[in-house]
Amino acid sequence: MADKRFFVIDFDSTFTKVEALDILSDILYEGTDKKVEVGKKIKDLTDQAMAGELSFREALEQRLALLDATKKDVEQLSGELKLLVSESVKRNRSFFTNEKDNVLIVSSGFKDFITPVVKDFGIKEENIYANTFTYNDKDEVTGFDASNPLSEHKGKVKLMKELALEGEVLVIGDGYTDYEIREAGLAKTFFAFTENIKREKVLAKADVEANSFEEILHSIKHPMATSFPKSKIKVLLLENVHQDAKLKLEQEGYQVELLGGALDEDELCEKIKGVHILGIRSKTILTRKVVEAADRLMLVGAFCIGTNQIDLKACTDHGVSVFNAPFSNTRSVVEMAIGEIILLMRQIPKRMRQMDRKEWSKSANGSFEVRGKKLGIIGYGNIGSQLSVLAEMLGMDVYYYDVVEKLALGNATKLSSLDELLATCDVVSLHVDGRPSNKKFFTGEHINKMKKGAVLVNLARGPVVELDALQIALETGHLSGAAIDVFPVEPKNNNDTFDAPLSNIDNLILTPHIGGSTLEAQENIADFVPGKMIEYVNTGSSFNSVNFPNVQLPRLENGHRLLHIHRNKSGILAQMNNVFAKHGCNILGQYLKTNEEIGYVITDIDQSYQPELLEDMRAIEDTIKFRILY
Ligand SMILES: NC(=O)c1ccc[n+]([C@@H]2O[C@H](COP(=O)([O-])OP(=O)(O)OC[C@H]3O[C@@H](n4cnc5c(N)ncnc54)[C@H](O)[C@@H]3O)[C@@H](O)[C@H]2O)c1
Ligand SMILES: O=C(O)[C@H](O)COP(=O)(O)O
Repeated sequence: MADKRFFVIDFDSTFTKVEALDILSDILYEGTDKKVEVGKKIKDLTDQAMAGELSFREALEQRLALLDATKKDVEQLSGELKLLVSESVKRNRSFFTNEKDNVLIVSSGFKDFITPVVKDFGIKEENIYANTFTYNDKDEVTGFDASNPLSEHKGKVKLMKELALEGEVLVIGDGYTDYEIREAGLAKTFFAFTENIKREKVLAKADVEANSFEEILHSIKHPMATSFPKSKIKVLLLENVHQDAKLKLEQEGYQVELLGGALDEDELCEKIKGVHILGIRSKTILTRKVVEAADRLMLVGAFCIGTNQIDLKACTDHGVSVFNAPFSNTRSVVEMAIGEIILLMRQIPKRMRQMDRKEWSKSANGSFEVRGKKLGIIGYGNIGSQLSVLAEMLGMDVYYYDVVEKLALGNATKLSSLDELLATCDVVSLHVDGRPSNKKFFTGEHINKMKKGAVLVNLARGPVVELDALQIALETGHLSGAAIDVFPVEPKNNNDTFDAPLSNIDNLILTPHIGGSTLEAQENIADFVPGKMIEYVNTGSSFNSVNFPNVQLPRLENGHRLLHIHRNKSGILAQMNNVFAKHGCNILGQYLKTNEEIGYVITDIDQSYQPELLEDMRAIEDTIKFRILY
């Protein structure tokens, strides 16, 4: 029995995020004048007791005297507390189930509301130690069972003495009374739990500060510990990605920093140190130098579609997986393209400028419906093909050109040459991606091949179109209008000024790269990309990664998952399996996928392994990264 380990866990502000009596007071006095006043008194008394400044019994009596509760109110309270369980406790539900014989709830709160909450996590009723209310025949709370040691000053110490647990005792809590167990020599370690509240006086007494459950499991090398506590995972989000992304990642337990604009290379080289997850949009140029300066980076999330701003090869070489949001802003770009096509065909930008100049120009000259006009889409990917569908619904005749075979949607006509598209269409809309070969892809020659009076729309990437040639075509009237949303060089953030490269053109729409800038798109992205990040961290799934072989796996229960990223050379899997054989590991499952550059092996093994196994895995030649998930 000597090596048995017990986890003695506090309830208020540890197992749950809140102090239960504060919530009871809110329930009782909701909508009345007393709510704030009583709430404050209760909170002050709780804080004084937790900090060891007021005897526990006194604080309890004074708090209960302020609360005229009934059994029904207490039931309502446990319902509310079930929704207020600490995030890291929720994340580690399986720990409580697996350790149900060794987890004890020791609380100065009341079993009446604690039991329904913790039982949901598999904690045994006989392992719940707390006070109990007394009720009168009208089910009103009259007080508490004064014979319970937990209602007394130093009650937790008294109880623990009575329990006389044989084995290693770890105490986890946010209050001074939890520390007292350790002080009395009844526990080996006191973890000051700071996920919900940090009490300096308690922290000063802690053996270990833990701001999540993962940190506790990691620090005791518990077999269910993830390789790295989530609360130590640092996330840097740039370019003002939607707040929801920050919240989602914080809820997962990560430390998240969100900055407004992009950073330049040197700034980023500095800032990336210690960062595990980086989130960017289109303005952050992620160079090899930055990737090499990163000492902890395991994944990058592009909170946009394009990934041309990222040195994908450098990321792959360093075992950094890159994810993007391939469809989250597609619809927004398409709606903007449709709107701009209609505005340009009706010469609205020109009419607006005339109005600004106090000119009245009511005329139909040069203004057309889009119905029946020929739209040429260059790049028939997600955006191009979606535009095709919506444009047809407006009655446009759609043609497209793509470097790869693409299914024609609706009645669209595939053209096999770009020249044919340019000679055919009244509107040309560019939706190619930002691959290096598309730099200056649409030259003056292409513009000159467009029909006289046609319009050009570029919502793809700035360097794709030769803007000097476009300026001339618009000045000479060869083209009747253009809409440009993206530019060869764009400011890092909204504080920088911008000298637009095209000027003095009436029928021109210039916008600051806002094709994907709708609240819907940004919310979608803030849900999708963090989801991918969390999945990769939790399961190793690389599905949708733009540079890693795509593997999708469920979470593994009761085993360890090992991730091995290596240069794609022959014989690595055999070497890995030799290591497993040498250490007598039972392989539960193994998945290998490769691309041209790397191999990604996920191996699930049963519970037992020696630390030397990990060293041997890392020592395999051509290993880029190796980590244990859990
Ligand atoms: N303005 C904005 O705010 C905004 C928003 C989202 C996306 N974008 C840009 O739009 C681009 C397209 O997005 P998507 O989701 O449709 O990408 P996608 O990868 O689904 O489609 C791109 C298509 O272009 C084709 N293509 C590439 N080069 C070509 C060429 N030279 N000639 C003909 N076809 C070519 C590809 O084969 C592919 O079918 C993104 O890469 C991004 O650069 C801009
Ligand atoms: O690639 C994209 O999705 C667009 O260019 C949008 O980029 P943004 O997130 O920087 O607006």
